[in-house]
Amino acid sequence: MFSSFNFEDPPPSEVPRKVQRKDRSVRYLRALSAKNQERTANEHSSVDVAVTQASLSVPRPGILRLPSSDPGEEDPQPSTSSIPHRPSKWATVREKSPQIIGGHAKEVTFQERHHKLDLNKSRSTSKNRRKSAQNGGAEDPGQKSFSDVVKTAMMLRTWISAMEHDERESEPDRDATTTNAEITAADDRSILPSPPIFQQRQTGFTQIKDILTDKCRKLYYFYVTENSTFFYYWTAIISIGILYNMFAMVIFIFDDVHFGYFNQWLYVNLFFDFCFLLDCLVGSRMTFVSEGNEVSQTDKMFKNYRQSRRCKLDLLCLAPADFYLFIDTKASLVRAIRLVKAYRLYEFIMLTQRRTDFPHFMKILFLTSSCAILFHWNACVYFLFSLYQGLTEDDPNAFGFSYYKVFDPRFSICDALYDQDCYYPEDTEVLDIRDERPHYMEDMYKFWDKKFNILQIGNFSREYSMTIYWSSLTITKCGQQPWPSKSSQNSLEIFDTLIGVLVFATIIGGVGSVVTQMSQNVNDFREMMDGIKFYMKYRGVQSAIQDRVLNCFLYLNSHNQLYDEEEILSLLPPFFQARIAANLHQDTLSKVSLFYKCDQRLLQEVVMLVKQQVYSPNDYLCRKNEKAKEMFIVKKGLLAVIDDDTGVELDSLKEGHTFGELSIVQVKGNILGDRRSVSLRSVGYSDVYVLHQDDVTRLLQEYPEERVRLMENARRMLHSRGLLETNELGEMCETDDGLDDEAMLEFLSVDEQLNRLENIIDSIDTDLANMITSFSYNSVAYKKRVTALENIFNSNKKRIRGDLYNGILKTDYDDRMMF
Ligand SMILES: Nc1ncnc2c1ncn2[C@@H]1O[C@@H]2COP(=O)(O)O[C@H]2[C@H]1O
Repeated sequence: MFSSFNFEDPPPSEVPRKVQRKDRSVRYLRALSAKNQERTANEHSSVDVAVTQASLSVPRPGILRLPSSDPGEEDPQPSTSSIPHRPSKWATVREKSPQIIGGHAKEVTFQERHHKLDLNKSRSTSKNRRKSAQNGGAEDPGQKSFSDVVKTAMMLRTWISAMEHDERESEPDRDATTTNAEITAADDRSILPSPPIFQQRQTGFTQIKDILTDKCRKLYYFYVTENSTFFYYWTAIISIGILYNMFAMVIFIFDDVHFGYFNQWLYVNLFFDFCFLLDCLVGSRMTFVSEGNEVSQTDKMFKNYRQSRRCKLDLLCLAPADFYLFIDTKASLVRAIRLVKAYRLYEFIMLTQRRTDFPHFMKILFLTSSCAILFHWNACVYFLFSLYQGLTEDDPNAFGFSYYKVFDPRFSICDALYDQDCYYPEDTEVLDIRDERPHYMEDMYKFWDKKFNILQIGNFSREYSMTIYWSSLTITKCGQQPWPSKSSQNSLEIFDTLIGVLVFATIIGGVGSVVTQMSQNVNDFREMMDGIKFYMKYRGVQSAIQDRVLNCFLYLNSHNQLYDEEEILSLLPPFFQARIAANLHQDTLSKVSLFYKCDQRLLQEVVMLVKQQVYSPNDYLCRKNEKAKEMFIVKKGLLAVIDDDTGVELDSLKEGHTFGELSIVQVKGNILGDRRSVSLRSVGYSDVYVLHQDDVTRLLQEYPEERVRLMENARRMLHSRGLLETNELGEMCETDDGLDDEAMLEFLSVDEQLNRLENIIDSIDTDLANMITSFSYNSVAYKKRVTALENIFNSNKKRIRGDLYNGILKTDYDDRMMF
């Protein structure tokens, strides 16, 4: 009989929360298994079932307990789960297949490699059972055939699959802090089945259904963060929609455009309106920060959006103003309502500036775009005004638009290079445009007659080119326009001038500041260079050295290395400084043998101590026998290892190489002492990261255990290179970290030093106490002895005196006076 199911838990750290939630069915099974075990224990059912351990394919890795063929065999891992569960399909299954409940358990893993073994085992178990039956053993009433158990197992497998599938579909409450990526990863892990033992054949329909369900679930819980790439590109699409509206809604005042493209305009409008509608959805799924946490819960995001100003603007933007176009098709300006979404354009500009590597270029692009839109709107306003005033056909001096002012372009057909007739004898004197222009034009016509082709352009081109020309000249206050002669014309001119002054001043100011910023670096560099040049000249530095200094300076500037990296990094919170430093150096440093098996926390702090240095061609990083105080990591460039004694180049060090690592710790017994073994020279310009011994020493005070490990590593490295003093047997000498007491103190932190002092004082205290105790003990003992002697003396005083007088007792001096 099946007694229990037990799915082994994966280690907690590896179990995603979602998976745990999803495993309700499994937990339920565990609970059941616990119950069943209890029941089994009570009933002591000895019903045995032919074991088949094959073919239970559960859609997650785990261990399933199947009935043991051996009733006496103990369950190695009794189920202990007591998680509450809902009575569900399992109960039904249990009722339907009572023969499999109860009995002793046997553990099998659901791995294919066990499959064969288990089958063999089951076969042998069946044989045994048959044998025992032949031997007269009464067959258990609950015993079923092999095929029965397989069928039951199949049924269970299908049931478990269904349960998991249901759970996935119903998607329990989601954690607010779970991100999209996490969901996907967790889902993938939880959905991925363990290698199936029974090949489950899914129909195409089921597969499509599964995929669709998964997609729908992801869509339902979809959310965006302000800094995500998706949000950026989506904002770009919305911004295009806004720009399109800004441009198109005014251009439809031109008849040619209106009659030619009205329907297309409506379709494009519909498309962008749909985008704006979707943007409301995106807005309602935007995460926000509350009490320092990023909230990504669907209902909270929606509530936040509903209460925001963004929502109001979005809804206002969607006002169906376009319906008015059914009444008046010329009222294209009704779409001005869509401009309330201009805040999204601003967001796009901000996001772009945050992301771009060319901030100055982007600034200028945005400014010129604003100029273009301003000119465009102004041109349309001017044309509307002209329409309102009435278009003139032949008045060149009219304030408003006149077709007379714009000719179709004419192209000469004669060869201007060789044909003398192709030159119109231009009058170099300044013409009085009002009086002489008609004659001048007449002359020109005569001269060019039959010498040109006319390019016929449409009305719209003539209208737009003339109006945009007027607009740009007026806004930039260049003038050269027919002057206004009516109050309305004056008003337009004044209005335009005001706009021009304000907006154009802003734009020009913006461009100015961009240009200033762009040239600031150059100016700073020039200033520095001049200062250095002046100093070297003033102090009379050799010209060769001057050249080297200036070349190095130019190199640093061209490689953007004149910035003080520490100063830039100091603007960041320490956490990010550490992350950046770790990103730059941790990989390299973790490969250094000296840091072998070192605590990662120490390494994380060590990377923060790394500093950058640049060396010019032929500069020495270190010379042989000089005191070694730092280790190096080559970031860029090539270094030559030179033996100064012979002048031979021994080796070269390239990008990523580390050297001199033993200089950052002082090892007792180092044959070289703290001296460099070779010289290192920079071949060209080299960027090198440096780690100073003092910094590391200070840091190691906080990590006494790591210090010991570092010392051990260093000793081993020195030993392998034959640079460590050894005993007669060639073994490393035992050492107390390679340091005498005084040197040792240097490595200790203040706390450690205090502890050390405390210990010393304690031991002195103990010694003193011992001495006092022994002194008191001895003094009592001596007192007793003296008293005993006195007593002896007193009792024998007469005899002693007699002996003294008789000369029997002799002393060195005369003690007779004592008596
Ligand atoms: N032949 C060599 N090839 C490459 N590197 C070397 C060679 N000899 C020494 N070094 C490294 O160059 C470093 C120079 O300073 P150190 O003697 O402190 O430690 C030395 C080694 O790390």
